[in-house]
Amino acid sequence: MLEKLHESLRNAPIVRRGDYNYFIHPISDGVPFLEPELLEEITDHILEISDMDVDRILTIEAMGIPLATSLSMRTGIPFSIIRKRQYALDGEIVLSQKTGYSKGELYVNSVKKGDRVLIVDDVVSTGGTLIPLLTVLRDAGVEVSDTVVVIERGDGASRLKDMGFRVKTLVRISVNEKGVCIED
Ligand SMILES: O=P(O)(O)OC[C@H]1O[C@H](OP(=O)(O)OP(=O)(O)O)[C@H](O)[C@@H]1O
Ligand code: HPA
Repeated sequence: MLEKLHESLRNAPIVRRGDYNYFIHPISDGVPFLEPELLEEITDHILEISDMDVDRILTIEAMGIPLATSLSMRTGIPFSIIRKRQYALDGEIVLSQKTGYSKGELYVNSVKKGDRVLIVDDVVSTGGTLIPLLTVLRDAGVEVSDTVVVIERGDGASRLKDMGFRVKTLVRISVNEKGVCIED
């Protein structure tokens, strides 16, 4: 199960981003290239474990986009991209994101109180993206059916769980300067 994902993670190169050992992988970076068979394996798995009874799929620029596109095409459910650029449309929700190597603002459009959404993203690491996102959505009265993330590293997912946010991940890894280890 998830053989292509596991194999490709074992071969992922590492680069330093400040103090952070950053793995480079087709799903999290789109480089060197993303094979459709890998995207299909992941899409099938997400569809098996997720509650897709939603109005919309929400994903985060940039590397949630291939995942959301694939899920949308398989289910017919529209998707909306949480952007790093402001549109200033009515109802736009702003939040601050901080990862292990970057920080900035994110802008959520097209959700309102009572909407039901599935959230999908490529990686959860520190939780500095999903914690503020799930908090603002909860405060806005948006119902999240599931939050599904392909690759889990670090303590972000357990911090989310401690805060009462449920997150499903497909694989848990650890990363050091030599490479990636699959944890489960
Ligand atoms: O748990 P965290 O520490 O917040 O890390 C996870 C976030 O980091 C990456 O986003 P990034 O902002 O690098 O955008 P990208 O998709 O353009 O690479 C990834 O896509 C997640 O959204
Ligand atoms: O190490 C990483 N690699 C790719 N994307 C990421 N998003 C958070 N951490 C990482």
